[in-house]
Amino acid sequence: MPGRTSKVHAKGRLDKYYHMAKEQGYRARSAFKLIQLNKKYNFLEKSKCLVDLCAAPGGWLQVAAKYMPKPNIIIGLDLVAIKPIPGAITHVEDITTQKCRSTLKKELKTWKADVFLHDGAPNVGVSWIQDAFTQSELVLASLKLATEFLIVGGTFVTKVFRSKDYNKLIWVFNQFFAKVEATKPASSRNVSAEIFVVCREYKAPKKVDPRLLDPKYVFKEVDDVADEDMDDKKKKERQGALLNDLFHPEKRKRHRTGYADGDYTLHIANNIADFLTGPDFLTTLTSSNELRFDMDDFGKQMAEHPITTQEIIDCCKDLKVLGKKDFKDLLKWRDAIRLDLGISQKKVVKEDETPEEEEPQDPESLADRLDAERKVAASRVKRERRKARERKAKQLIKFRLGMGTPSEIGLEASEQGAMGMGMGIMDQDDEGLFHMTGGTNVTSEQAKKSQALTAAEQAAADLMLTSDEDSMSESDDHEDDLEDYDSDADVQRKALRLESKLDNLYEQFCERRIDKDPSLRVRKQKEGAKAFEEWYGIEFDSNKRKREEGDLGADNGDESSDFSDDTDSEVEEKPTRPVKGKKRKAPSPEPVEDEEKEDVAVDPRALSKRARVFFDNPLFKALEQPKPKPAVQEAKKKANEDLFAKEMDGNWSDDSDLDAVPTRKEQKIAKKAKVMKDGFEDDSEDEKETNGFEVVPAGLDINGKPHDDFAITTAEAYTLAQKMIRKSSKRDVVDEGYNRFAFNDPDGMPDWFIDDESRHNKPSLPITKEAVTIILQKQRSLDARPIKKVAEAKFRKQMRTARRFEKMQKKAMSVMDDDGGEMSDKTKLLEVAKLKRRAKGKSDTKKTEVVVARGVNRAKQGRPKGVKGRYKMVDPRMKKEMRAEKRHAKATARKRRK
Ligand SMILES: C[S@@+](CC[C@H](N)C(=O)[O-])C[C@H]1O[C@@H](n2cnc3c(N)ncnc32)[C@H](O)[C@@H]1O
Repeated sequence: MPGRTSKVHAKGRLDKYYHMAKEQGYRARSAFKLIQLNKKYNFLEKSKCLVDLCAAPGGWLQVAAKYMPKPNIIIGLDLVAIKPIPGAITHVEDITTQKCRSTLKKELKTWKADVFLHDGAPNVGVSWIQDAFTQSELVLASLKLATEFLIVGGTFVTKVFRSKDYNKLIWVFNQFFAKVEATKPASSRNVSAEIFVVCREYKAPKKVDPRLLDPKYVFKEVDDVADEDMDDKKKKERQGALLNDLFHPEKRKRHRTGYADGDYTLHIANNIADFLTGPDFLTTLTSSNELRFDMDDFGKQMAEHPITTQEIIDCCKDLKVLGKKDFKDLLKWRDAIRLDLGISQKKVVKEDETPEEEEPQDPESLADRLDAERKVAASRVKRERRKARERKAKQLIKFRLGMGTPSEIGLEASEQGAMGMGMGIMDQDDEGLFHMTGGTNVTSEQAKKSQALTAAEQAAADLMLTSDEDSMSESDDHEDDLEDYDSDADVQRKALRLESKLDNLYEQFCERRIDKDPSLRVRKQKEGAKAFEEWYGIEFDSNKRKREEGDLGADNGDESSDFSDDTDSEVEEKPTRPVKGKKRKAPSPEPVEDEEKEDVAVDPRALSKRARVFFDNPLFKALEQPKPKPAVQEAKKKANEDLFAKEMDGNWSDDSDLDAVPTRKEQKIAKKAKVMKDGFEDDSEDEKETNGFEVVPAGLDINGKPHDDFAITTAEAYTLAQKMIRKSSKRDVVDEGYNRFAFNDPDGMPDWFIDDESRHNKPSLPITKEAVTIILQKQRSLDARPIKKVAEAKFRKQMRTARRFEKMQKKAMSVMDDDGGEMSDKTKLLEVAKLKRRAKGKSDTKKTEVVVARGVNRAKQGRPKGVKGRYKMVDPRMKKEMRAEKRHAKATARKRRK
């Protein structure tokens, strides 16, 4: 059954408790709720007799049978039959009936139960009789049984739902039990409103006030007053509420006075006459399950009345399934019948005399009209708000895409701009470019752009706020107007779409800025961005970017302000951005402009993603470094001249201007002060370059790649990691984590057993072929690498050789520069060749080969056969003696050392 499967999955039923229940043979996952409750309160181990109300399919009964000491009595009751459970007696009973009470009495005889359990929930939608009860009423019914059959000091465990009845129930429990505690076991789903109340130490009062167990009394609303005590206003209100119940069943509040005394368990059938002629026809309509035509002659007449259609008769048979239209038809039919019978006419005559006593002729049409008017007004306001939001967002989008003028963004921008350059934005920026130029040198274009951007970001923020506020206020305004939900959903969907559009634009904005700033990009690559890319591939580019942006934000406060502080404009940010290394100088407006122009000319975003990845290669970094341009130098010179002129004139506008551009000396002093304060030196790019060391940031290895603390080194881990990537398989992994290996209780076990278990009683994790191949490849590539010590030795050797060659070069130079002319050219060459040989580590002294004069060589004159280079002919005796001598010398030396 596909429908059933999807329902099961949609509710997330197949969670770990479901699997655990299956594994451990429990009939329902709810068994773990009782296990967990018992773990906390230990009531099962102490009890001999237990009654489980609403016990099907029997999960709790199984737990009780397992945990209770034997011999015991376990009785389970439910509306549906329970498959036999060893050690438990089960009956099909409705716990709200008298018959159930008798059955229980028969079973228990003179016994009293130690524990009463109740995990009932109304079987919604099964049949009208089961629907008639709410959870709270079931709870009260179970308590009623418990009070009768529970032993003094006994325990009552019940499930309740968090509703307005909750506190009332708790109050009632407190009347019967010394200890009442509400708890939610871990196995109870968080999405469920259920909560379990464990009531201990039953007081067993001699006399029980029946009202304490009467739902009509316990759940009585404070304003539920007897009909006869109601004034006209109250009556009308009540009629309104009843109408609301009829037309909005989804928001129905209970009006319990509609039920007959003590008859709350039954299917309520009323006479049609009550509805047609009774004073409280609305109550009759809302509280009845059926309106019967066969109760008296009047009813039978009405059934045959020409105005009565078959549809009306059918509607009256089951009022609980009727919709709004059916109720309207019923009310109209009632009016028509009343007119025909002359009942209404009489009242109309009365109406003219005393309009105050008027019976609402057509209350539902009045309510409809009011409803409709309210809806029209509300939707008009909503539409206007939505349009305004969309207009604003469109302007913002246009501006972001460079299609609009800043003035379009909002008047606020121009107003802010008009406030003057020396204020607002510039004041936020201590070492700002604007201060340096005294505010007057900033081009109006830049200023506009900066303010417009600020305004744009402000507008975005406003937009979000208003949409939030709106949605909140709307939801407040129309909390009770369910008809409006469609349009609300529309608005929310649109707001979400806009939000995601804005997010995209913001992402693009950040990307463009990263692309514009080569130093930022270079640094990011140093921080191991490349490693990520290699690992995740091109497809993950956008994710990677996001992550990097996040990382940057987290690592560097200045950086983060660059990206997260929306109020900073692009123009302002240039000077505040921490440009590392030599570029960290007080910037001037012109270079910024130049850079921007250049960016416009060659837009890196024009490249495809693949191309961008390619150009991210460090080889291209050098090309990307902006070179100082003559125009920039000109601008700097000009700025300096301005500064000088100002200084000479004593024309500084204020002190902050002086602070804005710290001199080199000031920077040094500030740095020293920082070092003294912090106790360590700032490891900025400046320092790195001047010291000649490259400081590898924490978290990166010597190659600039991030340390991999969570390296996947086994095929199991790889398979697991692969599963964790997908949401569906991830859930399976989590659920599979709870298996028979998860809860091995080692208490009371011998050490050898625990030891053995820990070694062998492990789940064997599945591994995929692919994972094994990958891990093998990884292992092979690791094996192929030289070990660290060998690499170091090789490096040392290379260094030594390099040093020797350096020395040799120096000596060779001095030999060749032999100005005294003592050496001939040939000698010089020989000398240099000797030096070269030495540098290569070859010794000059030639080896003399010892040749034994025996065999073909005996008494041979001249060079023996097969011998090249120096040689010495020796007789065999001599060679042996020489070796013996050496051995002897070695031995004596060893002895002496000892
Ligand atoms: C959540 S199940 C109980 C599960 C049970 N505790 C277990 O572990 O297997 C709720 C049960 O309440 C029963 N129920 C609902 N109304 C009832 C009533 N008036 N009398 C008896 N049982 C009722 C339903 O038939 C249903 O089987």
